[in-house]
Amino acid sequence: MIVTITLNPAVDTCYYVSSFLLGETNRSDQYVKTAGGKGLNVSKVLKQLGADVIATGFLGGTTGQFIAEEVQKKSIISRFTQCKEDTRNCIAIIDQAGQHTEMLERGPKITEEEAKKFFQDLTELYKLREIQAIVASGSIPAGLGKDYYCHLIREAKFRKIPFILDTSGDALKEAIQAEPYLIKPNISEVASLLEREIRTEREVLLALQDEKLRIIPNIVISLGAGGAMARCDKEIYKVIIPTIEVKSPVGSGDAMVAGMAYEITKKSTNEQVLRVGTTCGILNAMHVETGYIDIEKFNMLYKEVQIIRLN
Ligand SMILES: Nc1ncnc2c1ncn2[C@@H]1O[C@H](COP(=O)(O)OP(=O)(O)OP(=O)(O)O)[C@@H](O)[C@H]1O
Ligand SMILES: O=P(O)(O)OC[C@@]1(O)O[C@H](CO)[C@@H](O)[C@@H]1O
Repeated sequence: MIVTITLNPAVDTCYYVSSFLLGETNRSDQYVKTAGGKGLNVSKVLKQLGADVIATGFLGGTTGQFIAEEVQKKSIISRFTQCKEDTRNCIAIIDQAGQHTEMLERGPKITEEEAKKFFQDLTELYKLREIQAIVASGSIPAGLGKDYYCHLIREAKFRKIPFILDTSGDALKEAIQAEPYLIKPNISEVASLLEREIRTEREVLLALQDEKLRIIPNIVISLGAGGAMARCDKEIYKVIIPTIEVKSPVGSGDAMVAGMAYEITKKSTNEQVLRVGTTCGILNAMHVETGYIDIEKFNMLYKEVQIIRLN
């Protein structure tokens, strides 16, 4: 069983426009609304891969209700903790050139009681199920504290459960102190973590081997259409991907995390973990819906992903 944690889920609305003009009135004839938030996208992809998954986190208000219903429609088992304030809305705008702009709400404020209840609910799960991995993704809502992931990581480490983390900003900066099993920042997230510009392949390589990140066993830096680079213990890998027709890359990082988590629970090789994760990321970018992969195209794309060991 894989447990996903989405502390800050979102109703994701993706608007399609011919061109997006800042400071102008933009109209859209086509939009797609999905139950999102990084951990929920991970859950959806895990489900499509055939993994046993339980989605957890906070849900509140009518937006929370919308997500709960969508999760149920997809037959994903969930144990969400209720919060008083409404779950947030997030917006993505994609123009004809494929350029995308996002507007992310901060989300609800979680009370102390709700935070305690979440921890109790998670502890219940630990008792009831055999958990092979925990995947925590996304921002931390107000009220929880920047170090909230640290508590969750330490608890998982105590129970010898690999903790896979995909977050950004201060939440990531704090969380690395607790040594998660794997982190998957994108290039701007790792640049902000290391407080320096990272652009070239050499700079990505140096980031993977940075002293500050040495305590993290596995780091995968995703590079969007540029593939990824990774360090698994001391081994460094470059992931080369095919060119595809992109519909929406929103949630590709989450799909990648789902594929990697699934392979980690199967104790697969580093190469296989990276290849399956990358294939899922690409498949997500080929669809408008976040957290959707066309499983029928999996084998074809899987063969086109190249994993090169650099040392
Ligand atoms: N435009 C694209 N073309 C092909 N593959 C892509 C594209 N964008 C993303 N991918 C695949 O998905 C993986 C993760 O993408 P990306 O680096 O954009 O993650 P991210 O920034 O964390 O995304 P998000 O936060 O929206 O989930 C990439 O390593 C790549 O394999
Ligand atoms: O604010 P966070 O939690 O960092 O990111 C939220 C979000 O942008 O991430 C997902 C795509 O990865 C979307 O479903 C969602 O709207």
